[in-house]
Amino acid sequence: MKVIRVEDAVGQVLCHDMTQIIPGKVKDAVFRKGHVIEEEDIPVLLSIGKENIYVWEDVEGRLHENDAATRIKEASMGKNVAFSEIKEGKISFTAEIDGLYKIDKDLLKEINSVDQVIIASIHTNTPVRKGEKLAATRIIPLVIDEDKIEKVEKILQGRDLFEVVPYRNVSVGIVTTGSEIYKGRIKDAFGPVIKKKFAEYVAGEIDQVIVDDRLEMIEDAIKTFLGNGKDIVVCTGGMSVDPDDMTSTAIKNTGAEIVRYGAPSLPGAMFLMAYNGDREIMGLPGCVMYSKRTTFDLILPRVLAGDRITVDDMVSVGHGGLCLDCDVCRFPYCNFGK
Ligand SMILES: Nc1nc2c(c(=O)[nH]1)N[C@H]1C(S)=C(S)[C@@H](COP(=O)(O)OP(=O)(O)OC[C@H]3O[C@@H](n4cnc5c(N)ncnc54)[C@H](O)[C@@H]3O)O[C@H]1N2
Ligand code: MOO
Repeated sequence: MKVIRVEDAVGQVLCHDMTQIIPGKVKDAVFRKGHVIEEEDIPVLLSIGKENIYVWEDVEGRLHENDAATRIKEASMGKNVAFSEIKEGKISFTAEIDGLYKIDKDLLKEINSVDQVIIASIHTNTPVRKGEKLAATRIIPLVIDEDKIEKVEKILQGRDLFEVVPYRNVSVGIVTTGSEIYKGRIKDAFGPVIKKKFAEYVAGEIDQVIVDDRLEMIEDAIKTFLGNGKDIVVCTGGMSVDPDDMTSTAIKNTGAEIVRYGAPSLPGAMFLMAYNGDREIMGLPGCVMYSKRTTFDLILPRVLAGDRITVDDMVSVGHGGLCLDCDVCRFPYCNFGK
């Protein structure tokens, strides 16, 4: 690559996009890579601060930023991810479907540790919609040693860096506990909230029964849903410390495998995660009905994407597990659960 003065550049071919920034108005390439410079371009180039420009000379073992970014893109692409055209040396990745975005954080760090290579991403396990931004890559200099890109390709060989996992079709049973609802003292407000939360991700059949605060009644209702082939059973209320709070014991009494009762995220600390074989049983405390977002919102998209929730998953939500209850909730685009 050779440097020449702009005034001497007529007839030369630009070897990278050239960006004009006018704050609040424009940030775009005024000239694209490959453009042949004409006399009238000279004042424009000077106005964006270019007195000298690079002219491309092919050198063995060195790659142009566009070729390097393209190779990183090819090595890192996972399922259900789309990519943009190259602009100013950058390739962006977007979701091809609604689903759960997953990126291997360790791999990402390994790639970003290769000098002059960057991939920036949103958090792993973020629920995303078709077309939403996921990540972007570029290299830092205009040309890079090819061996750095080969190193990235070697790190990624046979492994997906990121993907969007589709949600599964599920049938759901809601067991709503509470003598006040069972005896008709108040109207159920939990069922509609849970149905709305599922509907954010999947369409599907959701049944509900309302039971009294009695151990056997709750246990039987869970077992009936399981017997009827429900994929997921969600129990609402009765999850904290009152003598009438029976739900966690009733779930245990069904013989379910309890992953964890209690999560380091607020609201939703009294959340319970359990399994009957590969079917989920979740205990939801009263705050899930009342608060904008809770532990349930962190776990639900993962369950729907087919993740088997582990103790490690549950205890890891503590870092970022405090919802700030913002006036305008932007979940999942916030710190909650990250
Ligand atoms: N001393 C303590 N008090 C509380 C604790 C604690 O650890 N120590 N935990 C708190 C947390 S955290 C939560 S969350 C709440 C609620 O826990 P529960 O799951 O036991 O909720 P309930 O007692 O069943 O109900 C609370 C409230 O919500 C109303 N409710 C419940 N279900 C329905 C429904 N289906 N439709 C309409 N309304 C419903 C219920 O009538 C109560 O008013 O406990 C904290 N307290
Ligand atoms: O911790 Mo409760 O289950 O947050 O409101």
